[in-house]
Order: sequence, then structure tokens, then C-alpha cells
Amino acid sequence: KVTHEHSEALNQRIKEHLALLDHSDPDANGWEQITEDGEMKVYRKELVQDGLICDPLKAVHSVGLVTAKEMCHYFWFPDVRRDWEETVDVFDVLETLDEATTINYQTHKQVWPAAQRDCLYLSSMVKVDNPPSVGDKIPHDTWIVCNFSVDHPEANPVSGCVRALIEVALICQTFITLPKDGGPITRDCLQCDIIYVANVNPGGWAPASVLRSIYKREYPKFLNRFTNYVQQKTKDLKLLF
Ligand SMILES: CCCCCc1ccc(-c2ccc(S(=O)(=O)CCO)cc2)cc1/C=C\c1ccccn1
Repeated sequence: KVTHEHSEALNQRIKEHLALLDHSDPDANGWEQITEDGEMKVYRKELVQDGLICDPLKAVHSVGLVTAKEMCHYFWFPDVRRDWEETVDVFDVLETLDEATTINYQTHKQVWPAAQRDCLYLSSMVKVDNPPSVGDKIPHDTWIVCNFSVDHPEANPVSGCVRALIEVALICQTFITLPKDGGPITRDCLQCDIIYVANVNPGGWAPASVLRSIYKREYPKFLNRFTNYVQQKTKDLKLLF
């Protein structure tokens, strides 16, 4: 459905990201694993565009105790962004397009000797109906958050920042193991499978070594910190489907 000027672009990106649900073996297709931490595996591809390091990043993870909607809600919800984001300085919502879509402006902490980066992007949370089912596991529900760079007349960029361009998706699926005793579904029955992809164009020169070490260090940290945050935030709340 078209509700705002970016609806078409959003729907197109969601379609492309859902192709990831075919769980094509990340170890294939040229993905190089850079981290493994329990259920979390982080992959990258080496990609240079116009002399800039634009390595695609993909992470797969599976966490208990939370639903796909909870994971996507806390990833999308602007009011809690500072609770789990630690590389962001300035964060503003420039426009709210609908109850699940905002346009955000943020700056990232400068990493010497590169110039500071900022991002101006649309962020939308969408429930996926009839997702492609994979193997024999049937997901209870599938949610996606898409963050992608857009222009906006009201952006008041922090001077000195280089505009980074992002294409990010967080896809979450809830799997439920019904309790043996036929009792109610509790958080112990939940498993949330996560696919996170991030394509960041730094928008201008930065040393390859600096960029690649930032990504190798920061993505696993962010995924661990964010998933722990959601488990803590939801542990005494009603399950949100
Ligand atoms: C010289 C430094 C160039 C890189 C700067 C940078 C650009 C973009 C981004 C970034 C990373 C994740 C998203 S998101 O997943 O949409 C969540 C919303 O914030 C949006 C933007 C980060 C960072 C810099 C650091 C960095 C890199 C990974 C992970 C964490 N921090």
C-alpha cells in the first residue's frame, strides 16, 4: 500500500531483502565469516566502489525469550535508540510518515583520522505476510525493519560531517515450541531467528584498515548489545506478536 512518497522504494527494498530468507548458505556466494559468537555469525564481502570501502555485511543470529515483533519494534522505535546505540552522537526524527515509518538524522562518533559521518535515512517496520517458508520450520510471524538513505529538506547537517549512505535490513522470525503440558505459551517457548544486513557507503575517503576494523569490532558488539537489550526490556512484559 502506498502511504507516503517513499512507499514504492520501501516495498521494493523489502522484496529484495526477503530473498535473504531462502537461507542461502552464507558460507557460499563469496561471504567471508569474520566473527562467530555462539549462535551469532557475522559475514562480510570485500567491495570497493569508486575507491571507497563498501563491504556488504550480513549477520545471522538466533535468540530465545523474544518475538520477531519485539526485536523489530525496539530496533525501529526512535525513543529507545540511545539505550542500545553507542556509536551515535546526534539522533533526531525529522519526520513521521506513518505509525511505523520515520525519517531520521544521526551522526556517528568520529574515528580518527577519518572525517565524522552522518546518516539521513527512512526507517520503517513492516509485518511480512506469507513469507517464503524455509525448510521444515514454520515461522509464527515475520517482521522486517528497513533503514535506507533518503534526502530531506529539513535535514540540518552537523557541519564537517561526510554523508554516509546506508541500506540496512533487520529480518526477524518467531518460532514457537508449544509447551508439552498444553499450558500457555511463555517466553521459554520462543526462538527468534535474525538476519541483519548492512550496506554502508562511507560517502568519502576513509582508510580501508580503519573502516574494516570498525566494522569487524562494532557489528558483533552492536548485535550482542541490542539482542541482550531486547531480552532485558521484555522479560516481564506480555508477549508481543
Ligand atoms: C569512518 C567511519 C565510517 C563509518 C561510519 C558509520 C556509518 C554508518 C553506520 C551505521 C550502522 C548501523 C546502522 S543501523 O543498523 O541502521 C542502526 C541505526 O543506527 C546505521 C548506520 C555506522 C558507522 C560507524 C560505526 C559503526 C559501524 C558498525 C556498527 C556500528 N557502528
